[in-house]
Amino acid sequence: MAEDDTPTLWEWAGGTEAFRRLMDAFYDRVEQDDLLGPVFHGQVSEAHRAHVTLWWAEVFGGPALYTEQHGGYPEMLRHHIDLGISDEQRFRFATLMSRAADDAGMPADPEFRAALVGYLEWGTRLAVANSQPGAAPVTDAPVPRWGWGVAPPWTG
Ligand code: HEM
Repeated sequence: MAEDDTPTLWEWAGGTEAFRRLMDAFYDRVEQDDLLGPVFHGQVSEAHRAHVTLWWAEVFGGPALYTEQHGGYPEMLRHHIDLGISDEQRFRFATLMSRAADDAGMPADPEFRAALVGYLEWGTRLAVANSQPGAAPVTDAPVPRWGWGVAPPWTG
């Protein structure tokens, strides 16, 4: 729990297992998608699913395992350099992730979903900018930590 007893987004979601379900639901959709499938060469490997799960779990308040075991922010950034992600691909990515949150049974309360799509919007827009040829992104930074923003969980 956070110091003020508000659960982290990671705790609220159900921990790393919940993010793994989200990533599996998302990449299953990506593999079938006309705009995104080709970006991932039609198949998203077990290693990719596992690594991105640890990234999302860390961002949402879980253990810092992407930082400790997978190279942290610089490694995430490196994977996006020169992908040239288009605005349409970004929008599709964000849309499929929202659908995947339903598929995976992520908490559906407005506060959790607002935080989830807030990060999704922020992260995908950075990914587009950083993936353009000639981009000069920040190359070293910590893995971000996302929070509830203005709407903490409603506990009645
Ligand atoms: C919230 C937004 C995003 C997050 C948090 C994210 C996260 C990540 C992470 C952590 C990795 C590295 C996995 C590893 O260490 O093995 C990765 C790789 C990758 N991402 Fe993203 N990503 C985002 C947006 C996007 C978007 C919008 C696209 C394309 C439409 C994209 C395409 C890819 C591809 C193709 C790779 C693998 C590249 C390779 O094999 O080298 N990502 N992503």
